[in-house]
Amino acid sequence: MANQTRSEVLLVGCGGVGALCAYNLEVGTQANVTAVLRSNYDAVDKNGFSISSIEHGEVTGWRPSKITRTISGNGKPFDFIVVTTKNIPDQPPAIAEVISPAVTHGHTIIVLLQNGINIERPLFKAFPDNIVLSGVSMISATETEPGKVRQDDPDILIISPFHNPRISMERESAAAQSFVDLYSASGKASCKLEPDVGTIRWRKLIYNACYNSICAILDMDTTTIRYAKHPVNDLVRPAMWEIWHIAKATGHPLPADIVEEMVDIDTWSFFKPSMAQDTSKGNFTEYENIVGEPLREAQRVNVPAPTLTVIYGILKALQWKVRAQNGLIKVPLERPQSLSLLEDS
Ligand SMILES: NC(=O)C1=CN([C@@H]2O[C@H](COP(=O)(O)OP(=O)(O)OC[C@H]3O[C@@H](n4cnc5c(N)ncnc54)[C@H](OP(=O)(O)O)[C@@H]3O)[C@@H](O)[C@H]2O)C=CC1
Ligand SMILES: CC(C)(CO)C(=O)C(=O)O
Repeated sequence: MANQTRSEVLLVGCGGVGALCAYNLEVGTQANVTAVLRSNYDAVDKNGFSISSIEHGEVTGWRPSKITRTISGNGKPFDFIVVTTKNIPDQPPAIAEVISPAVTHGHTIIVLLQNGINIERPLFKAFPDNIVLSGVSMISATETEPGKVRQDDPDILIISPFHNPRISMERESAAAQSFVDLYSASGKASCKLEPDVGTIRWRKLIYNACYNSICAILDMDTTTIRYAKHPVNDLVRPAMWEIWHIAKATGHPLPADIVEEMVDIDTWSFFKPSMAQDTSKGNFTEYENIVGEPLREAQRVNVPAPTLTVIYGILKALQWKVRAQNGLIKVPLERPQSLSLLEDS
């Protein structure tokens, strides 16, 4: 296909998922990808990406059409902005603020290829006339060192529109289909359109709210935790059932066998879920969208979630610790005059 007919894609967040997404889009030859890099910019600028993928094989020295450190407008407007950063609403800057300079109002389609629920809400608020799509991925991707990315599971991506009442469902579905076509053009990944975004996201949450968070807290991978068995029996499975009940009570019933399916869904490749990769690296985690939002939904519909409540409390404390380690919170050396232990800091 001639270059001028390609879609212009801005990809923000070129870690594990982002690098593989950028590569897959460019292999399909229907997209020009401008990739926004941060900590891995120098490594990729010098040597390109090295990708070890079960679908694309061993790739070395690969660079997207364009790499940049900063986000700005394009000569031509961006048709799609694909967001593959971690989604951390409790830690600025907000995603809407980050992508804002590159969004053409009413034109650019924003694809949130991220885990968690209710992630579309700030985007609807910031860009009321732009279509926002959901991307739910199973891929098991890891950036092992700057610019080096490994893919352990097949790239399965489910695209759905997040329905914005200001925009017609027909336009949203057409936009979703156009992204599916773009992503499928490589002939490698499996990408499909599923209209029911709620069910898709709650289904994925059964895995993420439980394996991601418990592996992060325990600093374990999903293979070792299964060998150990009791963390799965005592923590993962009960937490999964809690998500299942919250999903049902909020109008997203899932089949009962989904829990056992999720308990043993990925290959036994000693993969650390993305949240556990973050705690290992001393990074902030996506605990608010992956555990906090489902818990707030549980409170709204009066469903008990004792396991998730404890998991949330631990993850919140770990986030506080990362803030303190990064100097964002100053811990006084002496006991302050007044310190209420009932108020959050
Ligand atoms: N890993 C996986 O297998 C899967 C992950 N997901 C989800 O996909 C999303 C991405 O995960 P993953 O690829 O693992 O994450 P990574 O941490 O590997 O990559 C995130 C990338 O985003 C970059 N980034 C963060 N903020 C900005 C910013 N403001 N501007 C530019 N770049 C930025 C980071 O840069 P820096 O290094 O500087 O922080 C990093 O390169 C998450 O929501 C995750 O939950 C979903 C399915 C599977
Ligand atoms: C399901 C899994 C493990 C990868 O596909 C994931 O979503 C994550 O690591 O966050």
